Amino acid sequence: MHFMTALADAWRQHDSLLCVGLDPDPARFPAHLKGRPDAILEFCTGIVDATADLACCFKPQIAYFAAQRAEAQLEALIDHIHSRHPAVPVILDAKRGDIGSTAEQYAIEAFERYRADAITLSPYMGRDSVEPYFAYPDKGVILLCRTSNAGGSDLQFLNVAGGAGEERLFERVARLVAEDWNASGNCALVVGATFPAEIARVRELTGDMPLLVPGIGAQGGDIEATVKAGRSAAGTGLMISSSRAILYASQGEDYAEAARRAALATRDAINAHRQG
Ligand SMILES: O=c1ccn([C@@H]2O[C@H](COP(=O)(O)O)[C@@H](O)[C@H]2O)c(=O)[nH]1
Repeated sequence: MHFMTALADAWRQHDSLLCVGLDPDPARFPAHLKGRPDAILEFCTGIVDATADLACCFKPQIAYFAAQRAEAQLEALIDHIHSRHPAVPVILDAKRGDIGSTAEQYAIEAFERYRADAITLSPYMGRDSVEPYFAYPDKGVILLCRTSNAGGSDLQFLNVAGGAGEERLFERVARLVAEDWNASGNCALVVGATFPAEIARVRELTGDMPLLVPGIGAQGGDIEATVKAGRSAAGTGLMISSSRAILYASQGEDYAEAARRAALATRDAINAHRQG
């Protein structure tokens, strides 16, 4: 199934714009999991099973698995999501970006090895660096636009218009993706919840294109401002991502139940502002 269709189905079926981020940090695991060779898989499947019906997508961040030599556990986790929770698409947060020949290998890694439904990419090496991912017509391609970190402004806020005009780099990225790269309708953009004014600007430039929005929860982004700035005309259009605030809601044996409570509260806080 096409990523955009799966996402639209999950928005509707689960009445949710919440993306549950999977950033497993063994130092924060409950004591009963510490030291187990399969701790990352066990921890993450616990979170996934407790939150799947509340989520529109899952977003494993590859660095947390690779740093622990746990790529096999990432493969097993994504297999688990596809077999137990087939209605919830998986975004591999990898932020890749390289020349075409190398990008072909990254695309194989994401879509054939890990079987992700979508991947995050940096747009800064240009169209030919993204094309190998478009060879997988059902997969989602999610490009960094206005990231949630303060340092994102160093480059993303540069005026790239030339002359007397004004166009900031993140606006150029949004326009380029919406008007050119998205010919097959499989693109989305990353815009941080920490910058609601920029979410609104990106929404203005991109019509109903889905936006992946990290930065609520641990990074302090405001849910109401985020939803009001980014919702589409239909009250969807967003994958609002939270990782640490859900994963580590409790560090005890009840971590999965606590994650469910946090996910439910977040989903409902988002839903309170979807229409209006
Ligand atoms: O601009 C960006 C792009 C990606 N991220 C990723 O999202 C999560 C955020 O985790 P929290 O614990 O909810 O803060 C993490 O995987 C980042 O790599 C981002 O934060 N900002």
